[in-house]
Amino acid sequence: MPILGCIADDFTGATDLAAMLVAHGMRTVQVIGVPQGPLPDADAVVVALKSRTAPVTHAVAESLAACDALLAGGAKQIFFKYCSTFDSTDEGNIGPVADALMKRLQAGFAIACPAFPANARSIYQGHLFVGTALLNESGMENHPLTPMRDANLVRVLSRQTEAGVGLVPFSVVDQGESAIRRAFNQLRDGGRRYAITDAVTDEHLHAIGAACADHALITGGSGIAMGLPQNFRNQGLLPDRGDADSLPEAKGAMAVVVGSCSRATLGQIGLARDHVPVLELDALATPDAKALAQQARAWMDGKLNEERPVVIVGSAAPDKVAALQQKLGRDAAGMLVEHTLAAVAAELVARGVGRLVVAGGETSGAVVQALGITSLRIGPQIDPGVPWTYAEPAGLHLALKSGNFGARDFFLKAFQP
Ligand SMILES: Nc1ncnc2c1ncn2[C@@H]1O[C@H](COP(=O)(O)OP(=O)(O)O)[C@@H](O)[C@H]1O
Ligand SMILES: O=C(O)[C@@H](O)C(=O)COP(=O)(O)O
Repeated sequence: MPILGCIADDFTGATDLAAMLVAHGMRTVQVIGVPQGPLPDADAVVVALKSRTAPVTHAVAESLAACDALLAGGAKQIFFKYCSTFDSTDEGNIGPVADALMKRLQAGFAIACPAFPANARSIYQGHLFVGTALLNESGMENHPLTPMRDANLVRVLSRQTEAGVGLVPFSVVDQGESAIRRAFNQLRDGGRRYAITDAVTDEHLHAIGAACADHALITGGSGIAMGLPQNFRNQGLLPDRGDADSLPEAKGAMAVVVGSCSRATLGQIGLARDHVPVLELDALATPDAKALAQQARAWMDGKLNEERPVVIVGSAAPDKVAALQQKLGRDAAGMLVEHTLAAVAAELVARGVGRLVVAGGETSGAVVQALGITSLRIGPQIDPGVPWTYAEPAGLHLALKSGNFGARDFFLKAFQP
């Protein structure tokens, strides 16, 4: 019976969170979509939704259904996982989903903390930084679906909810758990329902996590999850676990499918070009998913093997993305590339690919759905936030890489023994 029930707004985010929980001693299973039957046997269950950019009403309904399934399965605390770069629009979906979960859980108050220092996301005075850059100067201002043009999270979340949003600043967080708890109480007494919590180190995240032990709802990135398992151990709900990340032996040909247009991913494609076969599809020249998938099929002939990966890319630089969006509209442009890459992934697996990396959250959602995957067992991490997983029923080793994550050599490193 799971102790912690998690709802993730995209598939890469779900594996990121699951990897964090596994690394801190919770047996964790990621399920795709709202669970219909009994929950898997695990300490934590992460329900992966594709709700980050869905219409608000759809995102809220799916998240509530996931919450109900997790509560019915015994979860004692609910975690709403969104992106460490707070990916959303002014219409949502972070605020509306958090509001709905808060109401369903009668929580009254919750933190909002996307900080993830291991991946260089920190929050200071309510402002989100990616490395040394403010969020709105980090490349995220060019995200194809959720451009982030304001780094002040109090302001960003306030535009998405009627509820009051406050700040627990660095000076308080740095004092530790008791000071943080007091700040929560003051904000709650002052009528605030959310607290953006500053955090620049893992120690801050552990302290915030400890201060949230009795919260019905936690919202944030995977970083904040690092402090939660200890709460359950303190409560006698979680035994000490040994190795929680073993997977069956990996075999089959290797491939990478890329739909993320983030700076990090564009850099990873650049490095891969010098080492392995890379196909860059041009969605602007051929705005037709079937024709693009056909180009990929023809290209992959004779190239798939177990020695090195092939890389098939739908992504493009910001000017080309903008041109395609102008031509088709933002959502249709995204769907075109997602449909193409989902078909490409299905073809790769049909041709014997047994180790597949997918880059991009929305892209991963499309691929996982096309492959009919229902659950992922979480294995060892390749880089922070990106584990190998074993996908069932496909029996495939799959890594879902957040666009922003991974070192420059990620597409090579992932396949090194
Ligand atoms: N060449 C392109 N033109 C327009 N949109 C694109 C292009 N390549 C990819 N996209 C879309 O951009 C979005 C990237 O989002 P996602 O896969 O979540 O990546 P990230 O993890 O970087 O957020 C997807 O919807 C994808 O289909
Ligand atoms: O929190 C994060 O940064 C990731 O877990 C995440 O949500 C990834 O989203 P994408 O960048 O869309 O892959």
